[in-house]
Amino acid sequence: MITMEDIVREGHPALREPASEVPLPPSAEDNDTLKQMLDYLQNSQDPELAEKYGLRPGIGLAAPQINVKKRMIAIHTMDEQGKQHTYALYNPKIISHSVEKSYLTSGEGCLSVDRSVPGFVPRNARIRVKAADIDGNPVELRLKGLLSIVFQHEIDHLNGVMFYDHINEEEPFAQPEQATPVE
Ligand SMILES: O=C(O)C[C@@H](Cc1ccccc1)[C@H](O)SCc1ccccc1
Ligand code: NI
Repeated sequence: MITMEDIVREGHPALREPASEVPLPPSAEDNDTLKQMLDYLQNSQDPELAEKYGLRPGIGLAAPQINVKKRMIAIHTMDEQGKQHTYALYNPKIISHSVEKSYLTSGEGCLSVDRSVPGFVPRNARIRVKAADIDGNPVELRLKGLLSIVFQHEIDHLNGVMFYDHINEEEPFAQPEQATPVE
C-alpha cells in the first residue's frame, strides 16, 4: 500500500528528471504499481483510511512521485458536474490543445510539495490526450475544466515540471491571458 512515506518531496531528483516510456503490453510489475497509485488516491479520499494512515488527499498521482521514473499516471476525481472520473494510464501524451487557457482559482498544490505556493497556474483550457489504459489498450481523451488541469499537472510530473514553474513570479495572481477561471 502506498503511504506518504513513499511519496518523494521537492529536492528529490526524480521530480526533475523526464520519465521513460513504459513498454507495452505492461509488465505485471508496472501493472501492480499503477494499480497501487490509483489505490492511493481512492484511500486518500476515504476520511477513515486517510486518518488511519496519515494520507494527504490527492486527485492525481504520477509515478515519479513514488520514485518510479516511468510514464504512468493515476487520476481519481469528481468533475465540476459531480461526475466521478477514474483513470490509470501509461504513456499519456497531449496531442493537441486549445489556444484558450484556464486556471484553478484556488491555485494548485502537490503531494510532493509540503508548502503552500500561492498563485494562478496557467494551463491549456482543453486538451486531447492519447495514452494506453491499464491493459495496454489505446485510449484517446478530450478533456476540459478540472480534469484538463489535473491531467496537465500529472503529465508535467512525467517531464520534471512542477506546478509552480508556471506561476508568474512578479505577479502570481495576474489574470492569465485569454484564460477561463475554473472554480
Ligand atoms: O501532487 C499531485 O500530483 C497531486 C495533486 C494534483 C493536483 C492537480 C491539479 C491541481 C492541484 C493538484 C494533489 O491532488 S494536491 C491535493 C488536492 C486535492 C484535491 C483537490 C486539489 C488538490
Ligand atoms: Ni503534483
